[in-house]
Amino acid sequence: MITAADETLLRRAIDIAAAAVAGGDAPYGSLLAGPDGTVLAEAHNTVRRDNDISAHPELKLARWAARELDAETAARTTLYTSCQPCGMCGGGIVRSGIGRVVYALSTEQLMELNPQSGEWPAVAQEGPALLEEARTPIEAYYGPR
Ligand SMILES: Nc1nc2[nH]cnc2c(=O)[nH]1
Repeated sequence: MITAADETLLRRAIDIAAAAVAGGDAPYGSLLAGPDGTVLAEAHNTVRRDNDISAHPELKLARWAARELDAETAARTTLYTSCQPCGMCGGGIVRSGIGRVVYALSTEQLMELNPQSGEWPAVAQEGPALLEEARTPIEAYYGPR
């Protein structure tokens, strides 16, 4: 559920995205807030400026949270972001321990505006032989189930 306080912080994330565009960067903005709504950190997309495909604001904030917050604190934070995080950022968010994500535009809605956003050229292998081979190093590290 989205509260009025969530909407205020989501508007701030959208303002960050608008400021990014005004500054010549891509139109994505995010912020990380504590449980009382205090803004802990803000970021925008600097992919082009930094020539770095990982310079999405959501991933920057996930890295910040993992570095600066203990796990209990991270779990009580909310990431507000102008667009739904992509797969790359989603993984980083899970690993950071951030507890909640609130976004404005969904990936589906974003793709209507920019069809290049969110397409993954991935194909899964289907045979059982490779499955066993792929499990071997994972089990060697984590132990068998
Ligand atoms: N959510 C989100 N989607 C994107 N698609 C391309 N760049 C971005 C970004 O920085 N954030």
